[in-house]
Amino acid sequence: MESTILNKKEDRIIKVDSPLLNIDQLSVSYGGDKYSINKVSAGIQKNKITAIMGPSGCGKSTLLRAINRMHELYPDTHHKGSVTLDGEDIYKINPIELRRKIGMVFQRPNPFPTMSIYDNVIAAYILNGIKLKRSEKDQIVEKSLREVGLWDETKDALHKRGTFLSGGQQQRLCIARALAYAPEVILLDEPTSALDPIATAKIEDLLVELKKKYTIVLVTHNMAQAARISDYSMFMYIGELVEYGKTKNMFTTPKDERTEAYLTGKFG
Ligand SMILES: Nc1ncnc2c1ncn2[C@@H]1O[C@H](COP(=O)(O)OP(=O)(O)OP(=O)(O)O)[C@@H](O)[C@H]1O
Repeated sequence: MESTILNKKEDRIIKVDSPLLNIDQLSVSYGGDKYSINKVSAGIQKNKITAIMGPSGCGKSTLLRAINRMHELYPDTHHKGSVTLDGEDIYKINPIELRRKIGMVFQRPNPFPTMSIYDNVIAAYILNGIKLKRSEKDQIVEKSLREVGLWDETKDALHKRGTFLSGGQQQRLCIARALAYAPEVILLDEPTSALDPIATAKIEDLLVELKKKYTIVLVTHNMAQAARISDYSMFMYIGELVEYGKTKNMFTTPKDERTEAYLTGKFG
């Protein structure tokens, strides 16, 4: 698509005072000299929902993964630029420790199929060999399931497998699994794209509730969802962060023709 830049980059990318996460000139490659995201700079506000939007393949998931170094799980990746959390360079933090501070929820609800609901919630502790007393485990399981509104539905079935739950309940279980590790940030990669509208609405309400305690970054293909629940939105196009601002402003007065074309459905 032909694009005309309406405003200088500085005018299209909001400056955030004291961001919790600061992404500076971040480029990520899965191998060689082709970069899937290019020189992305953005500050992410604490206790807000920030949505990342853009057409397929524009680098949304890559940007999300680079925030907790999940992209490093693919061979041959490298990056340029930096990301800080509370001023600390995330690339100097042990990745296991980092993922404790920055949890992730994926597109398809993926409870561990052989584990009970109870063990799924504390899976990060089990998998990382962190020993907890029974009472501590009970407390974490109840607190996390209550936070995602799943306690009443599951308290009498904690030792059943997580996969016996509905799709929406499974996704809430996966969010509980992320919360159990007491993160500061939760990254979600299209968490409702496999869910029906009722389950989607429950997750959206939950995210709005959770932002009081956590900072949320959400990749979504669903513009209506970004408009409904996010405070800030990013629009990416072919690896570039084209526009970043308050969601309300971006949806009413986009500053770049490419953002406007995307938001009005001219391409997707
Ligand atoms: N594991 C990988 N190895 C090599 N290239 C990859 C890998 N993952 C993503 N890419 C490439 O990086 C670019 C960005 O992909 P990414 O998945 O981040 O985009 P996206 O906006 O999240 O797409 P979608 O909306 O389709 O999920 C694409 O060109 C993609 O082919």
